[in-house]
Amino acid sequence: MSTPLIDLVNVSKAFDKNLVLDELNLSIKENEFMTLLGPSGCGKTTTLRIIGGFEKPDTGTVFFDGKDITEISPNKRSLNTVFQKYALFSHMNIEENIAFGLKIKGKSKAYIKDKVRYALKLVNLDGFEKRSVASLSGGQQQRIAIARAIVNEPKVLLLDEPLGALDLKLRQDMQYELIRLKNELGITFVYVTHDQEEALTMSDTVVVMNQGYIQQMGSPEDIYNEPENAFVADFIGDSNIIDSLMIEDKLVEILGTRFSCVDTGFGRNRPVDVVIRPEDIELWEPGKGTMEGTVSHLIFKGVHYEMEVMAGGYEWLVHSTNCYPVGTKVSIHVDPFNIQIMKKPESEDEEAVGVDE
Ligand SMILES: Nc1ncnc2c1ncn2[C@@H]1O[C@H](COP(=O)(O)OP(=O)(O)OP(=O)(O)O)[C@@H](O)[C@H]1O
Repeated sequence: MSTPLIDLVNVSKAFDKNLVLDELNLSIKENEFMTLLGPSGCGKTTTLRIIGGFEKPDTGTVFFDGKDITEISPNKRSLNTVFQKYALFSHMNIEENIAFGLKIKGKSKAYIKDKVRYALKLVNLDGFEKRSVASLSGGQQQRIAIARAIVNEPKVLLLDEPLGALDLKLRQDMQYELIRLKNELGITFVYVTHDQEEALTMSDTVVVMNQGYIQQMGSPEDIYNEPENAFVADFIGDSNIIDSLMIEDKLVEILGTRFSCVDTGFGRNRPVDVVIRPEDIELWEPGKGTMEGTVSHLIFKGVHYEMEVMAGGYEWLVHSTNCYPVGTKVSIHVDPFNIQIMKKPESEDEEAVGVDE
């Protein structure tokens, strides 16, 4: 196996006795688009700041290209960071903003001019050299912040919620731009967000964090289709997460012979979480599915309808392109292959119970 470009080994960090990262291990490959995803306060930014050198771990080691850089200052690391707040210098024009780092490094005027033009082209703002910061929109300012970072030709770009301040449409446009940019530059991106859709759209690898621990790490498809625990299932997309004991008899019916643990009393001896995505629930005519129910809520979401169906003592979240008005009698059907069964966590390193062949 090749050496990872960045390697965090047993990294712990506490602020005022509040343990934020607990023996975190994380390897980032060269040219990878890795996203740290998790709820507010889970330790994403702290991890990024430790990689960038803005924060020192209490214990543990940070390796870059196999070398220990734990004690190396941020400006001596081959990394650049883009923050949510663009932090552009308002008294400088765009060219001066982008050139700032290169001037400090003592690069020649011709070199700087060339690099600034190249960086502006990459972020689709050719010819913006003489514009003032105040004349740019939020999205344009963020692109300048990115240009200012990439002009230094870092091996790694660290991005801390860079699109967080933009409106939805602009954010989506910028997501595609960032993917294009990363592919053109051929460098490593480490991206922090609490927006699961953003993480799934952009990343090669998503790291789902909670309370300083990595809950799951994998491709967007793995994280979405094979969540390892109820936290991940709940955080990534909408889910029905049901305690097996609530629907024990129905569970056997739905799963049939596929999940023999239930038949052998696994559900009774050791409760499990049953996770079903709302788009995997089909609504059939009454009497034809597994559980009879009634539509209790209906919202139009643009591409689909979101419904809640009261059935078997549980309110099921269902997505469908068909509209079933409130009060409609329906029968729920779920393909057993779309059901995830997970042990309830006993400790941090609990695993999913595999029901896949
Ligand atoms: N410099 C600091 N001093 C004290 N506490 C801090 C400091 N930096 C972070 N923390 C605390 O550490 C915890 C993790 O913060 P961190 O910023 O890493 O989380 P996050 O996952 O990035 O959250 P958010 O999405 O809200 O930025 C939080 O409880 C935060 O208050």
